[in-house]
Amino acid sequence: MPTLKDILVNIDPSQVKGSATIEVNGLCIDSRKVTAGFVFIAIKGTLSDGHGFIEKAITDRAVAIVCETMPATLAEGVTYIKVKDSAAAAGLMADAFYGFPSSELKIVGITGTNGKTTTATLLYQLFEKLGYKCGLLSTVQNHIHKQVVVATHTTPDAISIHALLRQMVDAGCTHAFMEVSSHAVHQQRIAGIRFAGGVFTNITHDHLDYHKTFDEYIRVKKAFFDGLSAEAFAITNADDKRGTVMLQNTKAEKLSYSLRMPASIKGKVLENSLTGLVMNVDGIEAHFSMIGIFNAYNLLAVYGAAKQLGEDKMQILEVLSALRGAQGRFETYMSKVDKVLGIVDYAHTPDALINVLATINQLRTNGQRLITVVGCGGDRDKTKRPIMAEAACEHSDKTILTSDNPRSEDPEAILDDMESGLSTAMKRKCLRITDRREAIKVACSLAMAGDIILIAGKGHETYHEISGVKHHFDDREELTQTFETLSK
Ligand SMILES: CC(=O)N[C@H]1[C@@H](OP(=O)(O)OP(=O)(O)OC[C@H]2O[C@@H](n3ccc(=O)[nH]c3=O)[C@H](O)[C@@H]2O)O[C@H](CO)[C@@H](O)[C@@H]1O[C@H](C)C(=O)N[C@@H](C)C(=O)N[C@H](CCC(=O)O)C(=O)O
Ligand SMILES: Nc1ncnc2c1ncn2[C@@H]1O[C@H](COP(=O)(O)OP(=O)(O)OP(=O)(O)O)[C@@H](O)[C@H]1O
Ligand SMILES: N[C@H](CCC[C@H](N)C(=O)O)C(=O)O
Ligand SMILES: [Mg+2]
Repeated sequence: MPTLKDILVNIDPSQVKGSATIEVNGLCIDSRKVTAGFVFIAIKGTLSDGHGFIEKAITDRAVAIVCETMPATLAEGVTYIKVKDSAAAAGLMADAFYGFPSSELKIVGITGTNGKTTTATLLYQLFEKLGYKCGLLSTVQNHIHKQVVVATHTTPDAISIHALLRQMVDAGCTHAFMEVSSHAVHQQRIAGIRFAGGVFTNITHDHLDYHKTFDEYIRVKKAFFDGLSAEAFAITNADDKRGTVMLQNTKAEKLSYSLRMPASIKGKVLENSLTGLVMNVDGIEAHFSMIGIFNAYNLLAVYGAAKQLGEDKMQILEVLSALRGAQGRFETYMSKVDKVLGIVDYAHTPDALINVLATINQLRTNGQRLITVVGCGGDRDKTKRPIMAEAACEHSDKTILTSDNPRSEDPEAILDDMESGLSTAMKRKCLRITDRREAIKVACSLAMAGDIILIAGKGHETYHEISGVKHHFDDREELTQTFETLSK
């Protein structure tokens, strides 16, 4: 086991009280998980302050405490380390505790409002198919090569990240692809990770409940690129208004991708249909199974990162061509008899929803009607509710407003917020069905032969959280079961 001194190697404490030569069994930012021989790192959070749990951690036999403020009374036999920023210290100490795993991996971080999971998953699938053992940290699931590890966050906490990276190295992985959420950047969950590269997808309206203003949200996303080293690469979306700003202060090698502007990786969409894309990428024409213009962007980002990691152009495109991306992102199902096309998509932001609706509208034929089922999450950014309802109504023939993880909120209040975005005319082509299962059933029964149903917001999720309780619920199961029942 490492000693405290070993894991403080990259930390510059302002004060140390007690022995630094004690052995350490583990690190912890949550007092509820402390066991004998652990170091407890007290972090000021959004709900509470970890400094208030120091005594509890010591009762549970923590041997050392890392804190920003020294407690008034110090316990006998416990080492106290005062640092300026304990959240950053958690990452740097975890890096050392787990033997600096990120220096043995090529890690690419993907940030942006939409497309992180898709881009990270495509990179993971691509590099696995190219013969590498890879890791993946994503909203849907984490992977240590083939082994699936349940994901609780888009980007896990700093200690879990370094522990997972260590498992990847031990499993023989050479690459890791990870989503970097804005929460993670702000809370320093990515401290201590040596990134080989960073990718920016786009930035639009989301998470303003947390970041308060759009400028602050931009600043936080940009901080990820500001932190990359001169050895890393940074790839941005030149077609996004904030694409250039993101890389403004990075030391990393700057690259860009675009469908419209001059860029280091240039793409041109030649065909765009419900069966996929034909695109000229970097001078080579290729077919892709991924659907929609937003996926053309994700594919360019993946291509750019893979090329930058040293892979052959033709090989990248050959493999990428057949990949389907992440679960619950534009997943399509066809009903047997009436050939109704059901699409399950994780669009849960205004931009994502507008993109998915635009994609379907571009690709559907005249006779095909579009029925959209959509809700908005509880305990999340309220300002997106009326915008999403309006977008759904504007771009669909029929919209069913429903619930999507009301969490601790009243589902009816969320639906009222959504409805407040609708004009009287819009309300006429809109139904409000609080029960999501019922809403999907009604959408299926309203659909006529050849119509399209979009079920937005939950994608891969396998639960529905109501009053803080998670019930099993899967849009894909609901859709396919209703299709089955209706075909009998
Ligand atoms: C708002 C938010 O991001 N919260 C995250 C944050 O918790 P917090 O700051 O609220 O923590 P806190 O409850 O105030 O406690 C402060 C400290 O005291 C500790 N504590 C607390 C209680 C106790 O009894 N003992 C104890 O030691 C806590 O472990 C923490 O270290 O730090 C925790 C540890 O890393 C996270 O688990 C937690 O995620 C919560 C559960 C969450 O829902 N986060 C979401 C919003 C999130 O992170 N989403 C992003 C993006 C999603 C996307 O893709 O769009 C993600 O990366 O998943
Ligand atoms: N590049 C893109 N631009 C805009 N919308 C996209 C893009 N890629 C995917 N989407 C849409 O956004 C939804 C979410 O995509 P994805 O899960 O890849 O993003 P994410 O950034 O990981 O989201 P989250 O922050 O919730 O984890 C998809 O279901 C799709 O509707
Ligand atoms: N990572 C996002 C997912 C939202 C998905 C949607 N189904 C919801 O519950 O709002 C969040 O936790 O804010
Ligand atoms: Mg994600």
